[in-house]
Amino acid sequence: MDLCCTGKMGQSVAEAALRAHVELVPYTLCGPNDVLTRSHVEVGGVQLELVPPAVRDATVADLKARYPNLMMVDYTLPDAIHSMVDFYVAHDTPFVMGTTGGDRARIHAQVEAARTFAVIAPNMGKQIVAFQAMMDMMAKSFPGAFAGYKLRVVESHQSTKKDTSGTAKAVVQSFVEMGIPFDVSQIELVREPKAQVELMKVPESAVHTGHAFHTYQLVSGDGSVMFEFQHNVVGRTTYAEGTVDACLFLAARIAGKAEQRLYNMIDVLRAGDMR
Ligand SMILES: NC(=O)C1=CN([C@@H]2O[C@H](COP(=O)(O)OP(=O)(O)OC[C@H]3O[C@@H](n4cnc5c(N)ncnc54)[C@H](OP(=O)(O)O)[C@@H]3O)[C@@H](O)[C@H]2O)C=CC1
Ligand SMILES: O=C(O)C1=N[C@H](C(=O)O)C[C@H](O)C1
Repeated sequence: MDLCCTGKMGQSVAEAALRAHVELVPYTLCGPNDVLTRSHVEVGGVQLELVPPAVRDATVADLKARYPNLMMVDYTLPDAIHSMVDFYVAHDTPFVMGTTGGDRARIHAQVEAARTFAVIAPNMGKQIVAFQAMMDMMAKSFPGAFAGYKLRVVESHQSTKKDTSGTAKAVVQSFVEMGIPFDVSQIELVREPKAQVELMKVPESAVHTGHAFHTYQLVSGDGSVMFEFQHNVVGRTTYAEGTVDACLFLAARIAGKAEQRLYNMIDVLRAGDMR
């Protein structure tokens, strides 16, 4: 497995891969400025050589020859997502992508058309994936069940996160199908540390290091009925463990020459492949 290991999720997935005894290829893609200050990152005692965008095409061609089962894991940034997908597709490299943002429909269409093996999902945490699947099933079984209700969505993340939560956007889609008119631009973003601690009850230790506190509140038109769904995650471990599950799932599909090439995390969960 090769990763984009310079960021918070990349590091965490690399640690989870080592815990699961998955072989880490000793290279990691990085952003253009990273190599100005260092040449390697270390994960669990393993030195990974940084590969900046300027040399990534030549490097991946070499790595594919040396590691025929190479799979790449992408936790870059919304600004980079389309160029990263172009890269995996151009090299026909199987990939697991947790990065949020971009034009998701365009990405799915591109990967489907190229027939590159991939798992792409805005959330890799097992129980959150199950929650997403449950909301999706509810929407499919009972479309319009919440017609007349008002929806409020609030999500808090570390202040370095610039985009709106991809998970929240995906969940909102199910509520829209249940009859609530709502645009993702109405999702309320909390990025100020003071509000995170005082209003969202985020532990101070997780304000900067990484957290994802989501609340979805649905209130009936006359205000007499209220539903609230909440998932609050401190740290990165749940996503990192799920990412390793996705890699093992994808490796099995490749080995079995599966006809389906593009998957999401609900597929991984349904297959019973989340630990
Ligand atoms: N699916 C899921 O379960 C989860 C998804 N995420 C998503 O993952 C993404 C990353 O999150 P997080 O790790 O917290 O962010 P970080 O900012 O910590 O890490 C992003 C890393 O990507 C690097 N990078 C940027 N551009 C490129 C490029 N072209 N090639 C290679 N590397 C690049 C950055 O390098 P530099 O600093 O040099 O720019 C940085 O090290 C976000 O979209 C987030 O929403 C996060 C958690 C869970
Ligand atoms: O950036 C994060 O931290 C997270 N990003 C994903 C998202 O945008 O939904 C998943 C989780 O919320 C953590």
